[in-house]
Amino acid sequence: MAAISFELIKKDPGSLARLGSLTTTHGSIQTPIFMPVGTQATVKAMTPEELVEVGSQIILANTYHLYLRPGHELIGRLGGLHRFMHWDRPMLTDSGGFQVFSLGELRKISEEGVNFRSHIDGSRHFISPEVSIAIQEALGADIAMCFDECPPYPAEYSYVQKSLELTTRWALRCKKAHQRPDQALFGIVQGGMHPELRRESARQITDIGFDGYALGGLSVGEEKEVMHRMMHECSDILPENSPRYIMGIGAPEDLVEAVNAGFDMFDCVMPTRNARNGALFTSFGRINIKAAVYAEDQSPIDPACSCYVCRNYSRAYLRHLYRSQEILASRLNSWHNLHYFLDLMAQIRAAIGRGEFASFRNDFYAARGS
Ligand SMILES: CCCSCc1cc(N)cc2c(=O)[nH]c(N)nc12
Ligand SMILES: [Zn+2]
Repeated sequence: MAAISFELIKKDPGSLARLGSLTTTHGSIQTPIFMPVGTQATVKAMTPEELVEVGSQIILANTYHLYLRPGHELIGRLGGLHRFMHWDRPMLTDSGGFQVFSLGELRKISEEGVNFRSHIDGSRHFISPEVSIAIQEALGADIAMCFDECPPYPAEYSYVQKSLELTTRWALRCKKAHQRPDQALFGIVQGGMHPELRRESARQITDIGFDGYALGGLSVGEEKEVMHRMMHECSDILPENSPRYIMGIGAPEDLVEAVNAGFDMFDCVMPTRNARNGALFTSFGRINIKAAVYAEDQSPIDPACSCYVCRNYSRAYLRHLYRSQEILASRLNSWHNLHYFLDLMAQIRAAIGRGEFASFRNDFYAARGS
C-alpha cells in the first residue's frame, strides 16, 4: 500500500489552480495548504492543540536541526517525532541540505555528500543522501524530502547546471535508500532562475519517479517576478496527479501566485518569525504592532479576522506586550499570523471549489491596493 495517495478533486476553469486531497499515514490534508514550520520539533510559541485550532493540517520539522539536537536516534528510540512532540497529524521533514548550506559552517560538498560544522558547537558532521534518508526514517514524518543542493543565488549558469545534475544523482540514491513503507518520498527540482535548467531538472526528477514533487531553490533572494516566472516554468512537466510543493514559499501574494501556477503545498517561517518581530498580516497588508500609532488603538489587529486574538485583544494591548518583551506577545502574534495564512488558504480552497479563483485573486490584490 502506498504511503500517500493524492486525489485531484477539481481544476479551476480560469487558471492552473486545483483542489486536492492528500491522504497520509496520519490523516488527510485538503490542498492547497500552508504548512507551519516547526524547525526544532515545535512551531515556536504554539502548542499542538493551538495549531489545530488555527487550522493547521500538516506541520514541518527540520532534519538538520533534529539530527544535531537532540539526535534522530534518540527521537527514534522514544517512538518517533509524532509521539515526541505530541502531534498525531501529518508531518513533513526537510532533508537537511538547505540548512547545511544556509546554517552550517565551513561546509565542503562532494559527490558523496556534505561535510560541515554544526552551527551549535562547531563539531564536524557529514550528511549524504543515505544519511539524510536514515535520519528521516528514524524521525518518521509522513513525507520525507530528497537530499538536494540548493545553489546559491546568484550563481553562474554552469554552476547551476552541474548542481542540478548532482541533485538528480542524489535523488536516485535517496530513492534507492528509502525503505520505510509508511513514509512518502518527494523529489526536489532545482535549476536556479534559468527556465531551461528548471525544465531539465523537472524532467530528470520526474523520470526517476516520486510520491510528490517539490520546487527547491526559490525564495533565496531573487526578485518576485523571477520567482513567479520559475513557478510557471515546470507546471506542465510535473505529473498532474501528484502533489506539488514549493519549498520556502512564502508571503501571502506568493502563495496566491503559486496556487495560480498549479501548486498544492507551501511552507514558510514568515508567519511565526515575523510575529516575533511584531509584523502582523492583515487583509489590507502588513502592520507592525510596535508603531506608536497603536498606543491607544482599541481595535483588533484586523477587524475582518475571526481569530481568538482579534476577538479578545486590542492593538494597544498587543503593542504593550511587544514593547514589554512579554512571552505572550510572541504567542498571540504567532496565533494571529498563522490563522491569517491558514484562513487565506481556506478562502483559496473555497474559491477554487466555486470555480472563482481568478476573481478571488483579483479581489486579493485590490484589497491591498496593488
Ligand atoms: C522546514 C523547511 C522546509 S523548506 C526549506 C527550503 C527552502 C527553500 N527556499 C529552498 C529549499 C531547497 O531548495 N531545498 C530544500 N531541501 N529545502 C529548501
Ligand atoms: Zn486575527
